[in-house]
Amino acid sequence: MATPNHPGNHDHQSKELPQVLVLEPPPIMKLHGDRFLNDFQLLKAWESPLPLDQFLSIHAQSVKALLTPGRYPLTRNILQLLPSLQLVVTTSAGLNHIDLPEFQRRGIAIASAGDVYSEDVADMAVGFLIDVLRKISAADRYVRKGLWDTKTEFPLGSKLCSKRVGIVGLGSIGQEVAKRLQAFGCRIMYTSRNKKPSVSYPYYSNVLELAADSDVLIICCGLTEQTRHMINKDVMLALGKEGVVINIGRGAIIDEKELVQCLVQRELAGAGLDVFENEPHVPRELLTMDNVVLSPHRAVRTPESLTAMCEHVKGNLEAFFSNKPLLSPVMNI
Ligand SMILES: O=CC(=O)O
Repeated sequence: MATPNHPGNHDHQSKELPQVLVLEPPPIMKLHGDRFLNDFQLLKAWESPLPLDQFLSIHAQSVKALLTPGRYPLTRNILQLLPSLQLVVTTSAGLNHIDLPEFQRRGIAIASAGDVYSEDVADMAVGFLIDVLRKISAADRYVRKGLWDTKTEFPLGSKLCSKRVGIVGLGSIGQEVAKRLQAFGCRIMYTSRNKKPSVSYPYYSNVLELAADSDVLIICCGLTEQTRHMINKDVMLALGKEGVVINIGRGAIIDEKELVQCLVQRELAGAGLDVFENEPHVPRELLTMDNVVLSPHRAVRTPESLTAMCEHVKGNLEAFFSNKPLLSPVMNI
């Protein structure tokens, strides 16, 4: 039987389904295709031979919902072409690709990844930290290069238990990181927009003071105008020469030039980085540092998290089109 969105559909059948505009396929579609959205009529901008503005103008009056991956910039210009838009479902936890003030002005709702990725991202943050401290990636390179059998001694790593870990942003991801590292015997403290009444970890309103009292900073917050370059040279110097920075948030939360400088000048002991200021560009200096662990913005992605995200996206769209509360509305835009 022909299914909606597949060749062989009858037009009248597709038109009865709620329309969802997709400007660029999110990673979940790359893994799972789009059959999980069979109850919707997907308007796939990237498959159209028309320029984007022409494609959008055809659907401008009817499109109420848009599905988008994290990296696609949803600017005021795009929104102007979509006067009927009421909902954006983004498959990302981060929202820095969205012009939030314009969404607020227009009253467009946003459904985000919510906490679907939080456990996987937290696992990755802990993985980075253990790797940097115990030099796992560096040890792997040492063995593969055949250096074990030589006079080049592999350096000692450093203990995780009892490290003072400063978490920057105690949202869903930050709380998963805290839970894991507490089990490893670390001392957790945090900074966040507001003190969280539900946790007993020491709260710092000031990131500089948090850094001064921490051995490790783990960046778990979103990128906003307030957090851009929040981790600057002063913060890194406060963290100190034995300090480690882990970033699973967004690259631009750290001043990357200053990070590189601190690492080159040994003002920091190491870093674990999943995200960069200008992806996929990675500063050349980092590529040769054994005390730095790198990954290509993959912390959120596991087959399990992407499968869960399919259900989550579907759930948010179904809720919207049946006038029910969204599963993961973004509040306080
Ligand atoms: O980085 C990935 C995301 O924000 O989901």
